[in-house]
Amino acid sequence: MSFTIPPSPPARPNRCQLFGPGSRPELFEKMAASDADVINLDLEDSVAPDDKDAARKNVVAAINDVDWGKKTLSVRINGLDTPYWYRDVVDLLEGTKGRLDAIMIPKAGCAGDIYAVDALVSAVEAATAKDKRIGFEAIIETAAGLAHVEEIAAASPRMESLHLGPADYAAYMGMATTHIGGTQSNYYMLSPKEAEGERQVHYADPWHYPIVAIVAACRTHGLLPVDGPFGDFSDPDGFKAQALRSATLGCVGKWAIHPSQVALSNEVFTPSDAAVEDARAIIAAMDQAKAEGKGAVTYKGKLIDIASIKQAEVIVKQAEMIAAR
Ligand SMILES: CC(=O)SCCNC(=O)CCNC(=O)[C@H](O)C(C)(C)COP(=O)(O)OP(=O)(O)OC[C@H]1O[C@@H](n2cnc3c(N)ncnc32)[C@H](O)[C@@H]1OP(=O)(O)O
Ligand SMILES: O=CC(=O)O
Ligand SMILES: [Mg+2]
Repeated sequence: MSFTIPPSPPARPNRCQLFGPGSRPELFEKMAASDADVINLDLEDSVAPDDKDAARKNVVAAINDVDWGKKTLSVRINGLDTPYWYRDVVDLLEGTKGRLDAIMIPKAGCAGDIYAVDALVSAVEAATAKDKRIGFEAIIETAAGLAHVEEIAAASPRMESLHLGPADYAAYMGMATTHIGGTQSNYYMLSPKEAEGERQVHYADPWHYPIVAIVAACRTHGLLPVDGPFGDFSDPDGFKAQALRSATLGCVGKWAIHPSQVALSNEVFTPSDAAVEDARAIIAAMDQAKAEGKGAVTYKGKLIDIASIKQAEVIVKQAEMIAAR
């Protein structure tokens, strides 16, 4: 272990974040009634430019009037390269009465972007004598965002989570696709030419690198790593496969852009009873090993050692936190 102990991320469930456009207020009650842990009311890319003012008013009213239960409530503001974002921040903070938990900052490109929003939020909080500190979520979805992911993670004590935005990421990286997340049909390898039989196609994961970079930055700075949207909501199997890959790499949750994706995300990011039971058994086996003065033992035919305790604790802690919410 380094002499620097990494901070813990916020201890709240973040298995699914359900998005809805601020310009569709008829969805808000349905979002509040969903099983998503986090709600993101959107003022950015799902809202047309002519609807920005109306969407902002809808969102402020909904934050005050809808019963959001125990959900984490967040609003995605417009990007810092637009004329909308400062009014988003000011109206959200001046117009709401304490229910808003977080602001999501899209297209974060460097620590300075987070600093700019922090300065404005801090000024409005001070001027309005707010006693609740708004948290920040930031989306990594540009080339600059990926290049500066660690400084973004460390940019403010308000930072709570980082998210992959595969749609904008693909655009900013110049990727040859118009799909939002998931398997890409042209991103594959073939089995070796010299192998026997017909050559097999193996689809690789084009989101692997940014997800790993986001997870590493988050785990270093005590934030929650979250996988972003999967656009084809008619493909539950594709959604689940993407979510399983992200969970395997360390993400704690994923966005839903349609209500049909909420249960899928909750299922993938909630440790199964079997996984928790196995994790507890590993911890017990290691306790016994320790009592016998051993650092490594065999469990179900496989090596486990002191690192296995830490792996197992990730699963047990996640399950306990979800059960306690
Ligand atoms: C790349 C990014 O930035 S992603 C993040 C920003 N994007 C978004 O926020 C988009 C969120 N999603 C949506 O706007 C919509 O789900 C769409 C446009 C994809 C599809 O909308 P619809 O055509 O209305 O979906 P559909 O007809 O399948 O809806 C089925 C039911 O779910 C409801 N519903 C649809 N979307 C949502 C939602 N996001 N939250 C809650 N309920 C919803 C509908 O109102 C409908 O309810 P009903 O059965 O009571 O009538
Ligand atoms: O904002 C999300 C994205 O995929 O872009
Ligand atoms: Mg985006």
